[in-house]
Amino acid sequence: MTTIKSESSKDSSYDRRVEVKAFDETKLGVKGLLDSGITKIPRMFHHDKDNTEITPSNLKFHVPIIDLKDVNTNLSLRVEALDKITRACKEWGFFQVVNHGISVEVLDEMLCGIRRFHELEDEMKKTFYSRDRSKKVRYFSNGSLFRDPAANWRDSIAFFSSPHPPNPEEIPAVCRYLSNTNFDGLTMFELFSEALGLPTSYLNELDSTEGEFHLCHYYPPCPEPELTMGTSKHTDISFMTILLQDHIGGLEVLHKNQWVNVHPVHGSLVINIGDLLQLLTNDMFISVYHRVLSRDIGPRISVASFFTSSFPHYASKIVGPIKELLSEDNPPIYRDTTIEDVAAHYHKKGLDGNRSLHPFKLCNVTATMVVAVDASNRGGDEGIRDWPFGGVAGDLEEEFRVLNGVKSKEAQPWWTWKKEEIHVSDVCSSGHGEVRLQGHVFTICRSERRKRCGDDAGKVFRRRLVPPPLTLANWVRYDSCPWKLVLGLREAEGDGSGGARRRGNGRVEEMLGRSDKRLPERWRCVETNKWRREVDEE
Ligand SMILES: O=C(O)CCC(=O)C(=O)O
Ligand SMILES: [Fe+2]
Repeated sequence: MTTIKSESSKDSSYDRRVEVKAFDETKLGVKGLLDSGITKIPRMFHHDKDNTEITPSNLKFHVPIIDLKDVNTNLSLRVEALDKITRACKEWGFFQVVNHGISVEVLDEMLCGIRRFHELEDEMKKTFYSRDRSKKVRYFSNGSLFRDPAANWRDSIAFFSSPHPPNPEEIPAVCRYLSNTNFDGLTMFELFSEALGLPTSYLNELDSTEGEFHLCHYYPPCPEPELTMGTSKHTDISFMTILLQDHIGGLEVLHKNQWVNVHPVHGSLVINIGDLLQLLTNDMFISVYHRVLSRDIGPRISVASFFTSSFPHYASKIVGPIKELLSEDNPPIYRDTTIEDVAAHYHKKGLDGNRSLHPFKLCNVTATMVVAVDASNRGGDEGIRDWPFGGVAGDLEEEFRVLNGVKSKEAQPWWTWKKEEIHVSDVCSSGHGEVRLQGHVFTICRSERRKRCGDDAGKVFRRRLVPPPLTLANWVRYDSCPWKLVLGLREAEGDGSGGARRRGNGRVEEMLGRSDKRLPERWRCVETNKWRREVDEE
């Protein structure tokens, strides 16, 4: 078996896949690494600096804490709680609840059970190790280990608990207790329904909300916490997540573009809105990014209960914006889809920090990016081999040439082309002009800066491929690479709904407005659904 290097290896022979595979084959997770006595963390756990950056916790903001005492028996307390829940779901997507009906002793015992499991003898624990998502009980380290740009300092054990729980004997004896303790999703969904102005039972009657799945995390203390993450930035795919965390801390939620600490409150539960509820509520309730910092203390234990179901009967159910919430002023933002499709996209992309609802948006906020890469200054095909996306997109190449008034024969062999989907609002909302793609950060250089980027490769590009009127092309510089890239945006087709289309165009124009360019008409009407399918199938 390959040994996992604990030194950060900077050599070019480093093969991440080999390291990840060797780690996975130990079946002992991050705790196993720590038990082996390492003092430096393996390179596969190293995150980009901007992921791990700790901003001083913003004291201005506090995640709302909502008291649920007597909400089922006292109307004025219910109204008060509902008002707070509505605001929290719309503004934070996260809140904590106290007096929720589960005793502190029960919660503490859940946390102890998870700790006992992760601290079982190696041989016993290994028998539960699996990456097979269909298993009702399994232990693993990093759900999308082979796909994520960097691994997290965390191990987990997962259980399905509803609608088809495992037989008790399938659950490790040390934490069997957990299987009998389901969080009260019904009450929360009732409160959410009322907060949305819907009949109390509305969300519970959508049987798609019925499934419950526990992910129980163990975050060992980390010898180099500044290099890695406990859980990287993500949103949850669920309708709702109920989270129990211990006293160690480290959970942060992104609020008004700042990371805010979710302070542990003994006996409380953290509630957060997941992507599927954001979709159902047509963005009235928001599913927000959160992350867990890695610490040199611990272990930290948490139990995340996701209300959603991947069982075929539920997974194939259609989900879409709730019709009762829609109006002329609030047209649907998402198309109808299935839980299965949303889940497939979520799992395919892994914990890459990108939002998982983008492909399901109706309005034209998803754009296809055409990237032209000039590898000429690298000599030979060296550059193309290293190109992070690989491959050539022939039809786009032709399209791009047409747009640029370049005849096919003028194309140079050192140009390679690739399409990627990006979300226009990511570009709009990013004050720093950065686009994040597959873990790489691209800096947008607007036209003024283009001159400053000028070197030989840039000149070739301008002469051959950017005659006017390709004014909307944004220059992009891949930070640590000498290649020059050009980014062009084409809107994805909506469903034809006027409101959606207006909103989409507004966003693109807003972005283009930043460099005083207008979107050429032909870029609005190109048929991109075909590309969308290709991108999805890749
Ligand atoms: O461990 C935590 O506090 C958060 C875990 C989490 O966000 C998740 O499992 O989705
Ligand atoms: Fe989460």
